[in-house]
Amino acid sequence: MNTKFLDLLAQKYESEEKVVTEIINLEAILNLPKGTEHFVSDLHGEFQAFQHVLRNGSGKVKEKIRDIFKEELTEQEINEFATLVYYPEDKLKLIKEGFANDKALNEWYKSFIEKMIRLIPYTSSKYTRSKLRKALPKQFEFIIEELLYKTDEFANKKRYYSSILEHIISLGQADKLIIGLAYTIQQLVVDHLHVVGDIYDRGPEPDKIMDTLINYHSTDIQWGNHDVLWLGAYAGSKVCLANIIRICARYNNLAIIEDAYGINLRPLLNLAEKYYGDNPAFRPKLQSGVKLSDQETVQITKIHQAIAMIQFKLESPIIKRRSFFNMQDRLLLEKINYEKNEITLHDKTYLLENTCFATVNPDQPDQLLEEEVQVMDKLLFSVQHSEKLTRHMNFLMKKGSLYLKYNGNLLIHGCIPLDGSGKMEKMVIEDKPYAGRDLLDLFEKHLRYSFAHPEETEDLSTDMVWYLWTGEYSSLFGKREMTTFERYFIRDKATHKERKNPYYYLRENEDICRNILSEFGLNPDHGHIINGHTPVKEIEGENPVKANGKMVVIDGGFSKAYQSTTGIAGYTLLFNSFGMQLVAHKKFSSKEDVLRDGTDVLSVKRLVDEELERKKVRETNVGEKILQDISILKSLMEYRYMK
Ligand SMILES: O=P(O)(O)OC[C@H]1O[C@](O)(COP(=O)(O)O)[C@@H](O)[C@@H]1O
Ligand SMILES: [Mn+2]
Repeated sequence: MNTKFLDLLAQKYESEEKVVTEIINLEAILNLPKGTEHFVSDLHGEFQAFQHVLRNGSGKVKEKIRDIFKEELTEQEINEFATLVYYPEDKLKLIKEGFANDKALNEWYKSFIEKMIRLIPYTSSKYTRSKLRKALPKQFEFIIEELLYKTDEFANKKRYYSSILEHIISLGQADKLIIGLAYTIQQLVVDHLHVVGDIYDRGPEPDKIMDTLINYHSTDIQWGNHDVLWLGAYAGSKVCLANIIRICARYNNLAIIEDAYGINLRPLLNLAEKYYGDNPAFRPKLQSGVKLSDQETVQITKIHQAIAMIQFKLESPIIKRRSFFNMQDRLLLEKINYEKNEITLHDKTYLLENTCFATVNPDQPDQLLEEEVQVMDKLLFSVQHSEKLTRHMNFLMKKGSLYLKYNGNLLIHGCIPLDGSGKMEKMVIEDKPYAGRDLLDLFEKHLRYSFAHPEETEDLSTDMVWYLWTGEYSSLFGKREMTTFERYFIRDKATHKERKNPYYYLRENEDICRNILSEFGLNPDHGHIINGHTPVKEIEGENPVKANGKMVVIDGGFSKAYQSTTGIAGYTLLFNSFGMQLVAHKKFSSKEDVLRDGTDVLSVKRLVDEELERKKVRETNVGEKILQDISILKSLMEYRYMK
């Protein structure tokens, strides 16, 4: 090994004892059971439902409480305890209201803090002391450690411990301590979170999800098609930008653009007011219980049309300059007969309804009006200069990737494009064919390039980001074409259908899944593919576990807009040292309901896979890295101290 490198390392481990201690410490970690991985996907802006799943660890928090306290507490008390761990600030307020005097409250504090302290060793039994210390609330670290490691065999310290607790209470610190311990427990129960794509679009609060992920102790993201659309917009793709605004208008979420990210929509609104009126095809979809005034509805309807028409115009030059995208069929504005208000698609002519072509010049339908050009320039400027969006997009890039190999599994939002016979589909990009892993790696390279060069708006990489949103060989879209135009303007539902890539039926087949795992260099005997993207229709009896357990689809739809077709509110997956468990979540009503009733909205667990032997850190990604570290430290030991 390079001696310069070892000399440098020796500055950190400057004595023999330090090297030895670190090697022993790392060896010990390798033999601990692996931590719990938590998989979620398709959050679609549903922050409330997401944070609930995160706080309850898909049921793990309550399970741990039950394990320890089932003999002492009733089910009702266990529920209360769990709710306190999920939402400590709110629940404490409610509990305190129920006490008649301070004495009773102080008794409760004492006994409850003791219970929390009892729970911690159990939830941290898989971790080293140092990892536990990192999870403790900083201001109480010393005190909690004293309480955790108390050994009062000789009863000498009994008074000491109870005096610590009494002081915490009398000094008015009990609430803070309980809140700190609650977050410690949440953190200990789940070691690592995977978000298998689609944080953005359809729901109201993707920005809050991003803030939560940024503050989360350990996470990675596999980009979904909607996330890539936002990344594309930020990276300079105007067509991606038009799309995100169109989707926000369609789902009545323009507040995300304006209020959350501070992007000024006034220029777009002015344009919309000038050219568009009310139009039933463009009215916003509202979540149940939401009401808008007529004036608001019309205003959003106008913006929706303005931005949709800009989007359709912007698609056309990209399709023309990238003939290998093979999207000539999507040059729809050119296929319209503007006099008759008709369009001919695949030799069939359809009447167009609810049209809004006031800004379209039939001789040059993809030409933007000067006003439209200016609106898009201003919007792009605002997007790229939003401080909050910059923070969120940088995080999405830093923690994200198109696919991830993690502890033997392949995590991917959409699909691996396949042909009907199960072979990896080839896409020819600039005269070179790519398929499978190579294709995905190339997509990711373009996305990263585009993101690094936000000033380039029409280069290949930026166009490729849009392709990832909508192209037939995109691993994120997974359909042959996106029929947005048809859904707005053509009544015949047959034209709305988006044909799925054969992957979506072939993934039921074990050999296909094994083949994909091998393509990505994973062991097909042990690995699984974890997918999001397509809602699993539990209502129709669809099983999220496919291909003899090799494939797990965890999109059950956090997205409220899809819950009536799925019948549930999402799947999540847990993977701990004993194996994998799938959790189905029932519809999440509100945090207030949970606080009041203490009941959780998750249900059945299905065992996906059971480890014959408890899986250790040694067999994980982290373990691999630790083994490398140990080998380097051993080299240092030989080079420096064993001569
Ligand atoms: O009905 P909406 O919300 O406009 O969205 C429909 C579009 O969203 C997509 O389903 C993609 O979004 P998902 O990743 O959430 O499935 C497209 O296939 C489709 O054209
Ligand atoms: Mn998706």
